[in-house]
Amino acid sequence: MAIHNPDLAKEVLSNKFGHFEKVKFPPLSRLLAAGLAEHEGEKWVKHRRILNPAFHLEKLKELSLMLPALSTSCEELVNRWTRSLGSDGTYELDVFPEFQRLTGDVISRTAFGSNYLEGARVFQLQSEQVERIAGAWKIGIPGYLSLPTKNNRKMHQNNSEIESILHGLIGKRMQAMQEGENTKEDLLSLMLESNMRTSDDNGQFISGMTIKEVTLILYEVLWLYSPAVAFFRKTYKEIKIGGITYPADVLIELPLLLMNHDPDIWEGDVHEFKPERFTNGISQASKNPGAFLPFSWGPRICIAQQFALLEAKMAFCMILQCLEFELAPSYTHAVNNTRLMRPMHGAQIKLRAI
Ligand code: HEM
Repeated sequence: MAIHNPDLAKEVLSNKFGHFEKVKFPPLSRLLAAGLAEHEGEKWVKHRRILNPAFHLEKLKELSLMLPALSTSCEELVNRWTRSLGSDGTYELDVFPEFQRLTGDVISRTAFGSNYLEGARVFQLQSEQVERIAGAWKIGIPGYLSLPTKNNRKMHQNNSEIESILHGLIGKRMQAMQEGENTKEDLLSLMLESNMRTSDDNGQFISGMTIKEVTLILYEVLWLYSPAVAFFRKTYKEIKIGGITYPADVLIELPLLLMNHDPDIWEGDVHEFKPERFTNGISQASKNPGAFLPFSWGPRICIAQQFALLEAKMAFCMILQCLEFELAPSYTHAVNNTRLMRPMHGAQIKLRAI
């Protein structure tokens, strides 16, 4: 059953009384180290409480390592691109894998601090897992992921390596904390500490663009090409939504992408890239003030939304300080929206030094 009214979608997403649960794909959970996003009930409450302090915006800004770590990763990217510029001052590249790499790099530095290289290996393996799973998923045969194919065996091997690196990292850090070392400079330490307890930038210019304009562009991208294409929930108990009573075990789809392109919900042209639609704030861009849901809504809203926006703003600003870009002639505009939105044929751009 698809529900595409934003108010009803938010009613589903904000229900705290156990009427809905996330839809589970057990073979996938076995291959992608299960985390907060998969947990339910008491286990979810406990884990969310442990993780929350690490993702507070104030904490993110406060951490002595966080902003320098973000900036180091972005600087490395800009330097690598700048070094690649040819004699004509231009360089053509696919930025999709570049940004995937940047994201893994930033999380490894901010989450694992001095154990950055081990963290980076985890994210490298996780991205490989996602690619392999997406490939196996396309085959669409029930139980296929459990067959001992070469790809499936490699996925199990990767998952074991990920779990073993993470257990090793946590063990080492716990020991350092117990020995009184000051380790409070990364997300992992904050989470472990939290676990122990519980057991305007407008007007600043970057290359002719204000940070406010950068923010409008990020909102527009999150809206027009929302990374989460849809949210899925299953009714756990009978529940009435929008005057209709649903029994238990009904699969509910909240088609975010469809909602974002509905002219009855949004102001202006719903298919064009027009960041200025957000000039007067998120609530003014839509006819329904609460329709902007790229990070979901309610108790299971993305825990890292501030972290992700901070990272994207910093990367965008640092790139724009040194380089300008345009779409490369080889770019073909097509999206692949199997579960997560991504460019189907890459995102080729042509860079130029400024
Ligand atoms: C632009 C970047 C991002 C977008 C658009 C995004 C979007 C989302 C959405 C839509 C959900 C809810 C899914 C659902 O309810 O079915 C979610 C959950 C989650 N996200 Fe993100 N996310 C982003 C970046 C990140 C990053 C960088 C991290 C980790 C560092 C992260 C960690 C999580 C976690 C742990 C959850 C599960 C929360 C829970 O169930 O309590 N996200 N994200």
